[in-house]
Amino acid sequence: MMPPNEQESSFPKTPGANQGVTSPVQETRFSSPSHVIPDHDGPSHQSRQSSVLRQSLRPIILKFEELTYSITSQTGKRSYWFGSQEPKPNRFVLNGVSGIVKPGELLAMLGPSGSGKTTLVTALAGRLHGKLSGTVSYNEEPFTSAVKRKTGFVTQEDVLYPHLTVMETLTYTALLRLPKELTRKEKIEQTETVVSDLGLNRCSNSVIGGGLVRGISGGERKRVSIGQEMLVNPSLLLLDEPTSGLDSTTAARIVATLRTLARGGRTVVTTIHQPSSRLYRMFDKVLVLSEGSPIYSGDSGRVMEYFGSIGFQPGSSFVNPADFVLDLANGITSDTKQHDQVDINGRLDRLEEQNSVKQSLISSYKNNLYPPLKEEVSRTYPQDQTANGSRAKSLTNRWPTSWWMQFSVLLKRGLKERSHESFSGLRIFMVMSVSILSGLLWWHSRVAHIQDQVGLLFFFSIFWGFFPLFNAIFTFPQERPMLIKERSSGIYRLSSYYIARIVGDLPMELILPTIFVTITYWMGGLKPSLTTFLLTLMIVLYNVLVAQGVGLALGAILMDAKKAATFSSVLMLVFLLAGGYYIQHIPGFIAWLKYISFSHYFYKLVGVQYTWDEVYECGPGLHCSVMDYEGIKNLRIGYMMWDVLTLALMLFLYRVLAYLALRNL
Ligand SMILES: Nc1ncnc2c1ncn2[C@@H]1O[C@H](COP(=O)(O)OP(=O)(O)OP(=O)(O)O)[C@@H](O)[C@H]1O
Repeated sequence: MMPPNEQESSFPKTPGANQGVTSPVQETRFSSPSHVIPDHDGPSHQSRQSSVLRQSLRPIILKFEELTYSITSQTGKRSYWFGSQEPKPNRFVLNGVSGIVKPGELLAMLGPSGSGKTTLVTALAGRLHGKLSGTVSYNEEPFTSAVKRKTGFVTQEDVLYPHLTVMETLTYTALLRLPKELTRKEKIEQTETVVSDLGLNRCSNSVIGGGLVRGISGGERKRVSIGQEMLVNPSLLLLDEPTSGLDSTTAARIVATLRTLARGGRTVVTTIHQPSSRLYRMFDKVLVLSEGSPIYSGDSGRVMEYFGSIGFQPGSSFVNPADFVLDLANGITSDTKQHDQVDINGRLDRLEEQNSVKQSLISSYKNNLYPPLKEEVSRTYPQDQTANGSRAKSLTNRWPTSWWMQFSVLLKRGLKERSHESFSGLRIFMVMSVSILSGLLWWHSRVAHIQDQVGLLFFFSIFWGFFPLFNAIFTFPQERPMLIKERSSGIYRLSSYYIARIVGDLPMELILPTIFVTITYWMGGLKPSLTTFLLTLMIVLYNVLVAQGVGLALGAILMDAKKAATFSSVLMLVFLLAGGYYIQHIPGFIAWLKYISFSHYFYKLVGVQYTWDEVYECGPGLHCSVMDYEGIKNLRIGYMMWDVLTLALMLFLYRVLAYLALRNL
């Protein structure tokens, strides 16, 4: 077994650590732009860009101590009759995991599938919620917004917009995340560097794809996700399975890039599945997990020596250390393998034997590796020892870009991503066909047939109530993963995102109803006056915005498109029924419903169509004033200003509600 002191003293000798400390800037491609950034504007331009990026780097010492995370197992039995539940046992996903990673180091977390690697890296990225105990610190501080902005986190699942190209995706990220001291041109140059570093040149103009949209390959998607985090010059970079699905050459290239990033003074932690020995050699430190418990934590080059010292030798001398430790983490030793070969059906007690191997490895870790590690973790490291002392600065809690910059980039990105759906032929076809059909059905209706005309106006309110509402309820549930990913990285303010989203949706939300009203109004024979037409159009657009607000609020509160669709169908029906067209004499105890129905206020605005002197046929040879028509009289249309104000209040309140719901995401 390796003596504890040797473990401890091994840190400065770690090649990564040494190089990271002595020359953190020179080796990295980001911090050394002369290697990678095209020389467009001469050396002064380069050195400015380089210095801005260098200054934005803040060395981070990542420490985690005794991390334990448990989940409530789903095996608890439910009583059929009473629904009472037996107490569910807790299952440990992480069990006493500790470690320290310093700037300049690349730590790889290894372990079989389900051993807790993703959970651990998510906890280190400050994104694990639930029963997590133990401590994680970043330069002796907890996870703050400042740390969040200097942390890059590449998750196992790629969260990317499917209709943007690779170059667009990375450029928007650069514009949003790189410091405002860099010009737009410099940010784009940085994007080009990352594209070429990750070998994405060939597909840089291809769309990402996803779902039904065919786009770049899974490996390329993964590289785009890594690129997004690399771009921002993170001080702490955490990655979950960055090489899964990649060929060995690309995987080696990515790990080499990670190593280079680490050498530039960054702290890099990655989980990895089955690395080849070529990849394994690039890691400075490894942490091996077996069912959530650590069995090794330390220098990657000492793995074989350590396991040899506690009695576990590989079967042959040419074994990949990663394969060897993964076998051990599964409880499989060279002896077990030999037994397996002798008895092809496996031994009955094989599982027990594997469990006892795991237990023995866990207790060896606790006795031999944990004490020196604990001591190393509990030591305080002054910041100026962690990296180039002269420039070690505290983490600043600043947004990378201004509110307007965030707003304009998010607006452009949103318009680009959604242009296909906004101007989708299907949507336009639907609106056009309904408008022409309704125009034909109400072809040149007359005031004399008041019921028909009021019916047409009510149809406007139904169609332009339901349609925008149902479109809007999908907005935030669909955006949720992206919003969580980007907000967790502290890229932009929620307000800039929210306003950009609402403003971006406006053109299409307003163009379609304008086309609809223009066609149906004139075909349907409504009042042939330009002023009345424009007033009616404005009322419809107003209705659309309120209905959209209801949809946004429901989507944001429920965050589930299916639930929101069901709920809004019920709500919309109630609003329509209480609106005043179908039922003129609603019983008093439920009449209040109409006051919360936006359709009611919309419908009241039919008043703009008629004047007191207009008449309709109320019987054979009889003419009555339209204002005495039951469907209009009960509406009390004389208080239009109040109706406009009430709708304005609704328009505002529903949007505020949606915003508040998003804040709790
Ligand atoms: N929220 C959760 N609900 C249920 N099970 C969970 C939850 N989080 C983690 N687990 C369980 O914890 C264990 C560890 O999961 P984790 O994803 O961290 O493993 P992993 O080592 O990353 O696996 P893989 O390599 O397959 O991605 C798994 O058995 C997983 O099913």
